[in-house]
Amino acid sequence: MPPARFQIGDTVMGRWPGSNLYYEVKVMSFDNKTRLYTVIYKDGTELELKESDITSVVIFQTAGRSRSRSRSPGRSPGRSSARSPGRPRRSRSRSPARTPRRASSRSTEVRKEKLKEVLEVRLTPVAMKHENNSSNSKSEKKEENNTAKAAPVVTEEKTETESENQTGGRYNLRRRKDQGDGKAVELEKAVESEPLLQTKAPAAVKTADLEFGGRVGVLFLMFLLPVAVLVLLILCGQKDASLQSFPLELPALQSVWDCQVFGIVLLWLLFQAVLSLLPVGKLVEGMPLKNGKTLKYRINGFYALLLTAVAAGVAVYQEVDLSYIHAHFLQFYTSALLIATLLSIYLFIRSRWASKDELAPGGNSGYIIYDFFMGRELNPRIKSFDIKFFCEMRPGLMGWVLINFAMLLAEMKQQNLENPSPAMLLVNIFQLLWVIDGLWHEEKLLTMMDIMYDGFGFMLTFGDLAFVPFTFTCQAYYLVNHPNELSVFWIITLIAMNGVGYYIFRKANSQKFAFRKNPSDPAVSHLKTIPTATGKSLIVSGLWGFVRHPNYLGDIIMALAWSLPCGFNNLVPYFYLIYLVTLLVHRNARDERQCRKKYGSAWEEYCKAVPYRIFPRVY
Ligand SMILES: NC(=O)C1=CN([C@@H]2O[C@H](COP(=O)(O)OP(=O)(O)OC[C@H]3O[C@@H](n4cnc5c(N)ncnc54)[C@H](OP(=O)(O)O)[C@@H]3O)[C@@H](O)[C@H]2O)C=CC1
Ligand SMILES: CC(C)CCC[C@@H](C)[C@H]1CC=C2C3=C(CC[C@@]21C)[C@@]1(C)CC[C@H](O)C(C)(C)[C@@H]1CC3
Repeated sequence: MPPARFQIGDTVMGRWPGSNLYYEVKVMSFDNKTRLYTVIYKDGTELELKESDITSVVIFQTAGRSRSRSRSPGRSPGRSSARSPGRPRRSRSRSPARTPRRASSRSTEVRKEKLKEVLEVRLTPVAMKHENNSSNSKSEKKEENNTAKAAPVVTEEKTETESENQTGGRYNLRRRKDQGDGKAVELEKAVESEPLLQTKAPAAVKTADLEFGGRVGVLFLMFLLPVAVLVLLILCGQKDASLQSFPLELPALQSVWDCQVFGIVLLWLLFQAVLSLLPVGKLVEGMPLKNGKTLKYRINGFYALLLTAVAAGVAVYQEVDLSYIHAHFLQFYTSALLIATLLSIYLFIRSRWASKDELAPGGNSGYIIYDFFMGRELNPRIKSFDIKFFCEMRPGLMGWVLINFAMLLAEMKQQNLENPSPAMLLVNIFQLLWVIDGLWHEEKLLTMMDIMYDGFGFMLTFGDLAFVPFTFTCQAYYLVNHPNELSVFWIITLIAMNGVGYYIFRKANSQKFAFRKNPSDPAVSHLKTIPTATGKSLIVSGLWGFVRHPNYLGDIIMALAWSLPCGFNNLVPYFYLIYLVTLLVHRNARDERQCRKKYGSAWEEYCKAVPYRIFPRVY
């Protein structure tokens, strides 16, 4: 094997993904096995580059000078400096002088020479572009077409190599980490990326960074999580829900297992699966996969919810006693747990036959336990039925609403009420609103890291099928046996709190989605932004200028409004709130790590401008 051409610490010119733009980069390391160099750009972005994407500064400058000499005088150098590194020029009219030169270059040697010749260096430190752009503050500026204002280096001609890139030819560039969760990933045939909707989902290579404490951690979680939910449900169902009163003896088998209940859960899954396959609602394409293909998804969650509501109404009308769910709640949970476990075993086994580019970046460490927990396959499908997308949005979310309704009926029955209590009504309505919102925006899930990067293993099957429907309902379950009077003042306060939380949650998520889709959308074009070296920008005003994760803040405020109706006698109904804060703080740390890698100094600048992550003045 030939030795590495560049040494660690060398300053060289590195090609920017999917373009012919070259930047000054520093070589950080070289992997002899993959023959890839890890380089760092001036703004802190780290990428892995092939040797052919790197050239020495001297050769580059010489080529630049000779190119300058032969350039048509009419072309001003200033024109090119407004290009963003992540968004090279797509096509441009050529000066007549250039066309024949290009047409005449036939041999490989000549082409190589030409490639050198067309590369032109104009180095502007990345940090400067922010200063140049500030009007009032250093960090806040308006974005125009999502383009960073001062690009350091620009090439002016479309080369043979560029044509190859665009036709999906030989260009190969590896990005060091994926954008979602810190796993090593591979981005092949990188293309000019428009923000969000044209970003390619990375495919898997061996997972290097293990999460959740690695193999031991996930083994522990695999037992702890199901047991913790069981403990929660036992406590919630008891008159005295305090931890001290937890029964120390094991529950009798018949209190946790019932074949009829198991059958009902299977029927529920089948019913939801049939609804998800109905040819109503639009058919949309997901994010491009590693192999360049996109998967199609049927977006009909909202219709499925309506049909489920009709089915529940018919059942009540036919005097089906839905409070049966409350009476057999533990059995329902263990059935769901068993199904989730069996499903994850099936998924793990079938992943053996999945091709490399169908694997998730985070679940391929080679350790059976770890990969079983995290999930190996990214989008397991049976024909057009996408198992992950289905489980994330359907049986759990719909089950949550149905269980809440069953708890409402059980409360009336248990407490001899003619109408449900205000506390129970509030919990039902607040959570129904959240589920409706989720299903209404179902399509947006396709751009979330859960779908794009996370494998489908035990964590998510358990999370979707058992954790969501049986712990998110704990407030309603608790209220059946623990009535809590609410004053009118409290009711209004809770409605206002949920409203504020929902407004922040929805506005922040919609703003970010709209901005990523099209930054010049009039709904978001007024927002101030920080450009980044990738061509994407970060919103730095409005809600995204208040804290760095306003959508998490809104979600947490809502979670508080869902627990407060249960009063202050016990901690149990606050389980969802505690879970959500823990999950979102962890998710936030994971996301910030990734954003720092992706956006380098621009992210630092954003952190300076918006110092708090989720809670203003606290965290
Ligand atoms: N109830 C529950 O159990 C859970 C609910 N949720 C909810 O789901 C929703 C989505 O959360 P999640 O998927 O974690 O991700 P986010 O919607 O918070 O997205 C994070 C990404 O947004 C982009 N971004 C960050 N800051 C900015 C900015 N200033 N301007 C523009 N883009 C920015 C970055 O991606 P890029 O730049 O690459 O676009 C970053 O990676 C949240 O509302 C959350 O509360 C999430 C988990 C569990
Ligand atoms: C400790 C557990 C096993 C962790 C499991 C976590 C999962 C259940 C959740 C992780 C993120 C989720 C989201 C939703 C459902 C719960 C899981 C899967 C979500 C799809 C629900 C609908 C919302 O509108 C949403 C914002 C799209 C949610 C996104 C995250």
